[in-house]
Amino acid sequence: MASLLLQNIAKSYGTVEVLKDIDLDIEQGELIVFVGPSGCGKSTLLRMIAGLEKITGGDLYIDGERMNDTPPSKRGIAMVFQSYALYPHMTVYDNMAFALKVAKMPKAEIDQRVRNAGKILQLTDYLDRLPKALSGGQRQRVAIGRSIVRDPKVYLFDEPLSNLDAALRVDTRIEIAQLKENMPESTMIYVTHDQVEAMTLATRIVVLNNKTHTIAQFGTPLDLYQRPENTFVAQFIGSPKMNLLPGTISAAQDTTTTIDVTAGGVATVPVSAAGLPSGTEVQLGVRPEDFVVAQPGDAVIFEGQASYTEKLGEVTVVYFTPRDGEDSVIAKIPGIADVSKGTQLSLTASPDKLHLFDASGHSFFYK
Ligand SMILES: Nc1ncnc2c1ncn2[C@@H]1O[C@H](COP(=O)(O)OP(=O)(O)OP(=O)(O)O)[C@@H](O)[C@H]1O
Repeated sequence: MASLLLQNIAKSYGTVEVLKDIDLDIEQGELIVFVGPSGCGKSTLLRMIAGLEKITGGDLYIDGERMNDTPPSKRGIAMVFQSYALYPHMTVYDNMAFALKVAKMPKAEIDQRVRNAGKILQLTDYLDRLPKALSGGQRQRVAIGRSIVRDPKVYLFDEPLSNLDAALRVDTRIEIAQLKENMPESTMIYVTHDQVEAMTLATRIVVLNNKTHTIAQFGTPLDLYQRPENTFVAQFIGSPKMNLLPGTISAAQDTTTTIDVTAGGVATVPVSAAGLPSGTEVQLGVRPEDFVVAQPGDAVIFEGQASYTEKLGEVTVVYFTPRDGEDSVIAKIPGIADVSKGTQLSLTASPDKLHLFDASGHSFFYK
């Protein structure tokens, strides 16, 4: 059970910079998720914490002790990989007991630890089975069990669900959430590609930016969704991604800022752009799910003709013809909307759902 502190951690392979300026203060009992585009360095950061990858700059502390040069086996961490590689000829019990036997732990203690892990992971009825007689999700749980019996300070998970099919992923995700609830003191770090996994499992999420090689934001799932610090996070968290509508400031009041949207339309955002002159270029952020069809009298933020629609039953996703050099604007309208290709729609959104970014992509909320 441990806290982790990463100070100014950097990683490069020769002259190729992969990560820099990584500062993280992780409290005991947290489940931290690393997300980011492919190649942003999620696994590399996890492997540096594990000691499987050399740290090229900065300091790593586990429970206050500097660990940069400590071998993996002495760091008190356990890592669960996506390929769980169980010993096929050993029972579930023996798979979990194996490392403890090698470490010459007394038999009674091994038995107590294995049965306890079996209970936590709901594997009690399967302890005598061979891996081939288990489902993929159950096998992954045995792999997690091998970590639990070692009672590590920190659990590291590298995409543990990515080998499972979609339905099993959902079940196993819920099991991991329950596992964490059963082990509230344990500190866990989890790498995933899957946003839903990140949003549902994490106490806090680290979003890594593959262009700057730095942390784009470190915060709670809802913080990242409701108050993204920059357009990178705004468009990475949420699906379909947040619309960014170019515009200019028409009035910067004390607590609100009014924007003329370049495509037509106007929006008043409850953030201050104090001191910025009219005409300053900004980007208005609206999530597809926050757009609503405007009623007479509403301030219209965006107006356009549907170029494509997807009727998914619970929502209708409407794509609008993109303007030159811009992405298609997307709106998610609840239910089965009476919209098809060519339908003209006027959209608005509640002011408290709007986001405002400067031309370089920083949110005004944090200014
Ligand atoms: N041994 C190596 N030598 C040179 N570059 C490497 C090496 N290992 C990784 N990299 C580079 O470091 C970057 C980060 O890789 P990493 O696997 O950590 O990314 P990731 O975010 O986990 O990606 P993915 O989501 O695709 O698994 C990538 O650009 C990769 O090409």
